[in-house]
Amino acid sequence: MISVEELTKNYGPVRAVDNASFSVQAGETVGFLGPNGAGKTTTMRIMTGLFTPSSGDIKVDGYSILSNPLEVKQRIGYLPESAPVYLDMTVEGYLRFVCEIKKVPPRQRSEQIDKVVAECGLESVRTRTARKLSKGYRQRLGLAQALVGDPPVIILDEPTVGLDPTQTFEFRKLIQGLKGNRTVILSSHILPEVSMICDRVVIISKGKILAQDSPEALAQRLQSHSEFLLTVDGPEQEITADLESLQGIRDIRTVHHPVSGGVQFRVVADLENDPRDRMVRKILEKNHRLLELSVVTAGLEDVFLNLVTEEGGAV
Ligand SMILES: Nc1ncnc2c1ncn2[C@@H]1O[C@H](COP(=O)(O)OP(=O)(O)OP(=O)(O)O)[C@@H](O)[C@H]1O
Repeated sequence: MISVEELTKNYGPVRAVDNASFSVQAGETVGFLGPNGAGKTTTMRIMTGLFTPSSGDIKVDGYSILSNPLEVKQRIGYLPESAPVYLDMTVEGYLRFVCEIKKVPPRQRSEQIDKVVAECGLESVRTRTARKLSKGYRQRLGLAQALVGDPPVIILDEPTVGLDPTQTFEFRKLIQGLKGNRTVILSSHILPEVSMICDRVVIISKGKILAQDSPEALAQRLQSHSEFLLTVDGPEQEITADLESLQGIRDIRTVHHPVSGGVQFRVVADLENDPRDRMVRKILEKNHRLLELSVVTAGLEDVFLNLVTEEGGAV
């Protein structure tokens, strides 16, 4: 549905986007993740036709932003970083205005407004002026204007910035509700947000695309070792020595002594040499009781930090 092709954008001497390529399938929700100044907003503004690229292209539904900008714009609903809301208009009046500028046929306007009002949970504030809305509701109104005209692609630039925790929770639920027949790109520097909402993540730093995959696959792919938690009812030093004797074990540390008994160990092992069955056998051989064995998985946070702090860490 969206294909970003060798995109570069320079602002004078500053290269904000550097030969970036990635694609988004129809119906996907993709998180565009990167630290401040990474080039997210610039990429999104080019996608929506607000800026022109220095080189490269973006295609939406097969249409090029360079040669068919109107076709592209008709297919995109955009919520910029600060919601483009006229404060003196009522919710309904503003949405009617958006219908006009998006050229929704007059006979379909009331139905369109009802639809986006319901989808964004704005029924209770329909006749209120935007100035009197909370930040959370203003953001909902911003989302509603992006949905007017039923565009197949929705682009959201840092949509939860500035919202309080309850508003953020509610707004994320709304975004999750968009999934399915729409293609959604949302930029964020908040890792849990992206792993919670998105099917796939595109990581950008200093204008370059560093990785793109599902949150789980990225975490797995970039893991350099495996890690386990073992709780065993038995003597701490003997068990440590026994586990250390196994091939592929890099490090063993006692984590704590749980009140329920036993000792909890954190075991780090080579990724390609799964030690689980050998650890279990060793413990049972010595007639100790194995109380628990679990895998510690690396979160997206580790992956992200590894990538953006390592120069040239593309995968
Ligand atoms: N209009 C502009 N003129 C000059 N430089 C700009 C302009 N807009 C952005 N930049 C620079 O381009 C780089 C990328 O900025 P951009 O806003 O695209 O990043 P971002 O990932 O969206 O960051 P943020 O989350 O802070 O908005 C930054 O170095 C920024 O300072």
